[in-house]
Amino acid sequence: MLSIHELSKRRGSREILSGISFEARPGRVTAFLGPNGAGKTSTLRILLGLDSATSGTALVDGVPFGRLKDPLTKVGALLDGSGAHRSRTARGHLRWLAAAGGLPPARVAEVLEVVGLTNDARRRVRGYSLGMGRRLGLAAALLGDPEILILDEPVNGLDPEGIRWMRTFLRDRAATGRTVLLSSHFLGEVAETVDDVVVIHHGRIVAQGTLPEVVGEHGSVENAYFALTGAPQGGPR
Ligand SMILES: Nc1ncnc2c1ncn2[C@@H]1O[C@H](COP(=O)(O)OP(=O)(O)OP(=O)(O)O)[C@@H](O)[C@H]1O
Repeated sequence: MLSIHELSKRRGSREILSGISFEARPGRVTAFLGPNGAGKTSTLRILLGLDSATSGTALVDGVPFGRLKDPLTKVGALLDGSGAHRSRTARGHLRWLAAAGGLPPARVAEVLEVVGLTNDARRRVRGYSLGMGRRLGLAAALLGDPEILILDEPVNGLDPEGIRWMRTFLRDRAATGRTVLLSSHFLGEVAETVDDVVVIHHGRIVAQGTLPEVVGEHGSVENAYFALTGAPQGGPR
């Protein structure tokens, strides 16, 4: 379970997160939606202990990420890019991560298989496409077979087959009782994949609930999103 409570973050004179609260629960896929600059990545970074909050709490099963006893088996995260040095092979990168995290080397072949990179595992990451890099980042997040996945824009760069694969993969994770929190700009995709929705706008939560609750009378996630964020349809803000 991920619990964010009254989280605020100030950068200089700007408050980029203002008292946000929400939860991502086991057995459910939760989408974190909002326009560019709304505060999604900032929130996820605080959850993962990569940044600090000005006030409030962001807890993983009741404790801050930094105090987790076994973080790799508790939380897997995918933020920007693959996380691998360009001169490394995917296999080399994952082996290094597994060794650093005290995980069995056999996990490397398993996660490469899960994300569909087995045949490209010995290639250097510099030759990877954007989508292959995302798959490698996901493989790294899965090394510890974590209870919780935190994914920033997981379908970014994936082709249609990859998007469909990701949808099934995330649904399967939730079906086994795991927690999935993802940020996304792909509203149609969200409608097909998630159980719960949290919408953030200018650093404030403007809606949260189950997918049907948030869609409400708007008819679609897309309509609800535009109504809640005031973003003009058909162009950037
Ligand atoms: N390192 C930083 N220094 C200063 N301001 C930052 C920094 N990182 C983010 N911000 C600001 O914080 C706000 C929230 O940014 P954040 O990246 O969390 O938004 P986001 O919702 O993830 O956006 P996107 O959809 O574009 O990824 C923005 O106004 C951004 O300019």
